[in-house]
Amino acid sequence: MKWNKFRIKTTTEAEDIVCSSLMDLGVQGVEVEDKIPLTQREKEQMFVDILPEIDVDDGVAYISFYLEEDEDKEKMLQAVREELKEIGTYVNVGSMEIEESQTEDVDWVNNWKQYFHQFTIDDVLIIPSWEDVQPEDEDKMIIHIDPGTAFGTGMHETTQLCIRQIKKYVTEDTEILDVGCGSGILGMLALKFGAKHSTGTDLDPCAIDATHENMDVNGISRDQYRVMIGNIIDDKEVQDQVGYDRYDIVAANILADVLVPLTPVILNHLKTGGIYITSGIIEEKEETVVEAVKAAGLEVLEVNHQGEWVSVTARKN
Ligand SMILES: C[S@@+](CC[C@H](N)C(=O)[O-])C[C@H]1O[C@@H](n2cnc3c(N)ncnc32)[C@H](O)[C@@H]1O
Repeated sequence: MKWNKFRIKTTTEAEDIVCSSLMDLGVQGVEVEDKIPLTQREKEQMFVDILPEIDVDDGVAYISFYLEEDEDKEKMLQAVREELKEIGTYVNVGSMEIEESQTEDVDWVNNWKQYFHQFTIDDVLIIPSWEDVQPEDEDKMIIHIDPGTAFGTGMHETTQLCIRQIKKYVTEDTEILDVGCGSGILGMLALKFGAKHSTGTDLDPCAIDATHENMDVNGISRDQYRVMIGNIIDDKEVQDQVGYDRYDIVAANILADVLVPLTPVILNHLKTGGIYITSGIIEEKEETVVEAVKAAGLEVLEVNHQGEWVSVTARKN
């Protein structure tokens, strides 16, 4: 199916109002281009630590929306222009030029599948639902994952670093806390490696459905895990729900800037002798995290590397 794309030139001041007006007019989704730097929270959720240099914010924003080829574009454009004019009575909406173009005839829903194929992490095979297990892989631990909205297919180096450490330290008595669980992959693998129970937390509400879906397709029942949304760093309710002095392993594959304030908090949730597995650390931030782990009173056991990424494993003595 072909789509008509409309790109409105406006201002950063007006972008939120323009987006919400477009949604009110029935547009399914919008794309925003501007030069406003990401906030700390946006960086944490998008898992970007070091950003490319961007030009200074010039106050210009472009907002794009799409209409199916057979939709009445003239009617929509007229409604959009009227809305922009109305918004322009109380905020600077800029030039309001609308560029029009047509996108490729692409199957957007399924096109990404060509980029996600089965792969192995040591003796674990991660395989999407549309592929078959090859005979030579039948002896591997088989994990079904379809990439979804939450982070964590297992392809990222930081996830792989965590998986190896979890496998090393897990026992049949392990209670694991997976902070920043995303797709639920770390807690799920801990359970597959034999752990007793997993608790996942994330800031991103998509993590709930993603974790349930992945646990379901991999045959893990709901009494083996729980998942909750909220920030364990400063939300006492989340901390209480997670529980204190309870975990044999805490895994946190999050950015270094989050691990620094997270680490002293995690100390309260780990049992004495419990293992803290961190990753998501870009090489340049290795020392920062090692220092934060030591400052919290944990003993650093291992520092592992894969590509430009680092994982620090420590113990609460
Ligand atoms: C790199 S992903 C890790 C996903 C998965 N655990 C994995 O290893 O592939 C980091 C996740 O941490 C979440 N996150 C960031 N800050 C957080 C916080 N303070 N508490 C809980 N989750 C957080 C993000 O929303 C994101 O889902």
